[in-house]
Amino acid sequence: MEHLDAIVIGMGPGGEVVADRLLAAGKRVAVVERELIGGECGYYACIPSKTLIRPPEVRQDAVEAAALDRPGLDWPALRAYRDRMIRHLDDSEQVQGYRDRGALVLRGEARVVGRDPWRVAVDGREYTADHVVVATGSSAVRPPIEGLDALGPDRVWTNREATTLTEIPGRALVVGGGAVAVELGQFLARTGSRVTLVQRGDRLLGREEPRLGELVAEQFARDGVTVRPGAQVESAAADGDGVAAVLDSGERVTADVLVLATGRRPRGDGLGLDALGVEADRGALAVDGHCRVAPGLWAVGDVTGRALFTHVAKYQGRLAAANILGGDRRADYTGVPRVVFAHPEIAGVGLTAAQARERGVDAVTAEIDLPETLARPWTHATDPRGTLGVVADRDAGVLVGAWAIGPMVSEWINTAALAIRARIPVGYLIDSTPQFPTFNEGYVAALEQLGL
Ligand SMILES: Cc1cc2nc3c(=O)[nH]c(=O)nc-3n(C[C@H](O)[C@H](O)[C@H](O)COP(=O)(O)OP(=O)(O)OC[C@H]3O[C@@H](n4cnc5c(N)ncnc54)[C@H](O)[C@@H]3O)c2cc1C
Ligand SMILES: NC(=O)c1ccc[n+]([C@@H]2O[C@H](COP(=O)([O-])OP(=O)(O)OC[C@H]3O[C@@H](n4cnc5c(N)ncnc54)[C@H](O)[C@@H]3O)[C@@H](O)[C@H]2O)c1
Repeated sequence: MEHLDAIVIGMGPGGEVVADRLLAAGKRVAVVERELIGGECGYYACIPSKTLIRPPEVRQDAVEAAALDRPGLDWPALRAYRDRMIRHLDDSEQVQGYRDRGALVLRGEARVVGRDPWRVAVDGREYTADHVVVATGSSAVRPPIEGLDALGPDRVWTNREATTLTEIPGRALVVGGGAVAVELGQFLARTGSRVTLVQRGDRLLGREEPRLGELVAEQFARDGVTVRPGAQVESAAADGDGVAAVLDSGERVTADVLVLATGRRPRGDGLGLDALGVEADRGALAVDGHCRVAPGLWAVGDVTGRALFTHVAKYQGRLAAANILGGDRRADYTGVPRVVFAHPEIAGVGLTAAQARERGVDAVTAEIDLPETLARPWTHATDPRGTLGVVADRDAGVLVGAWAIGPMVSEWINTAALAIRARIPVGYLIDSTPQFPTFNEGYVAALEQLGL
């Protein structure tokens, strides 16, 4: 039986970072992947969705900038570029790349079949290792909608069918109100689909500051998306080539496709770990601050159930690799930005005001309208919109949360992320000199309003 320094199970962004670092340190590493090296992110999530969103975004920017006409959208050309970005669902170059760097590349479903030492079975063969890293990601949740399972993937899409779509559906019923629903719902609406979004909670992006949900709903109204908050789909059935859904209110909605955007379930069960004394909690493997599950067993990425983002998977990957190599790095999630790549972009970081108060923080908040306060929105667009909110700890004099909707927020939210993580005093932030004219100038204006 072959013995390795480490076996990495699942080669999405989290697994890749661990494997890359251990290989660079000269370790003997096996990587196991049952589908495609690059994971959900590379083929069915972040990369295709951001690639698809970009042309409608540029088109809208052109419409909103002075003196430009509305550019046309060539769907077959966009589809072809998306296919190139997802490597035509072919990872042979990635497989070869890992082999060239000395990795043992195992294609297939891994199961953990023993411990002391850890033993992993793939395709009928077993391997032992000093360290096993579980990086198996998450799957789309299928809510209990009557009749759903009788409908095939041509009528019911998860993120997989949605991000690899070949035609824009005439009508789409999007179920959910999180990042996936907002990004995909707006993309479909802006490429010509008539979109109805059914959301269980009372507002979009329910984990963010409530005000942000209101502003997103206003944007969706401008995009012509029909939003049904506080509603659920009870049943779905075939209707011609499409689907007819009945909501709990009794309303009937027909569409060409029903798009599930109802959350993700970590893939920590089904690996055989429960038989070895390691239980998953609703699919999630609990990790300590070092990303360790048990001695010699590590987990990174969505499977940990902690902030399901690629940047978190990569961060945990860097930590786990450092710790396997003898380091002592502990995770700190206080400044993790949460970006929704809608147009305009949406972001939150740190705590909402309510979360801060629940933790006993004397929270003080401010909100600024970006066009009322700054020059940059007006050099960017003729009828600009955008809002920045900040949440500070009055006693400590530091920022504990921030949220924004506006152009390029995905970039400038990092100013707040760093300030929150490093507990940079608000007075120091106010004394900084963000360049003119930028959206970053908004922080000085918002923080001054706190009156700390
Ligand atoms: C539509 C959509 C858009 C998104 N956009 C963004 C974004 O813009 N930015 C962002 O930060 N996050 C985004 N996310 C979230 C992001 O995709 C995940 O957080 C990220 O993919 C997690 O990486 P991971 O390495 O944990 O797992 P994954 O990317 O899920 O990879 C896990 C891999 O493990 C493999 N695997 C599973 N079980 C086994 C097994 N038993 N044996 C062998 N292999 C196995 C799988 O085949 C897969 O390749 C998006 C998600 C969705 C659904
Ligand atoms: N830009 C990004 O970084 C990005 C983009 C997409 C996804 N992601 C990540 O992927 C993960 C999954 O995203 P998501 O949007 O699928 O999940 P989510 O958990 O963020 O949101 C799920 C939404 O679906 C709603 N919902 C659940 N069941 C429902 C039902 N039966 N009927 C109606 N509504 C229902 C919930 O109320 C919630 O609004 C998230 O953790 C997210 O952070 C990140």
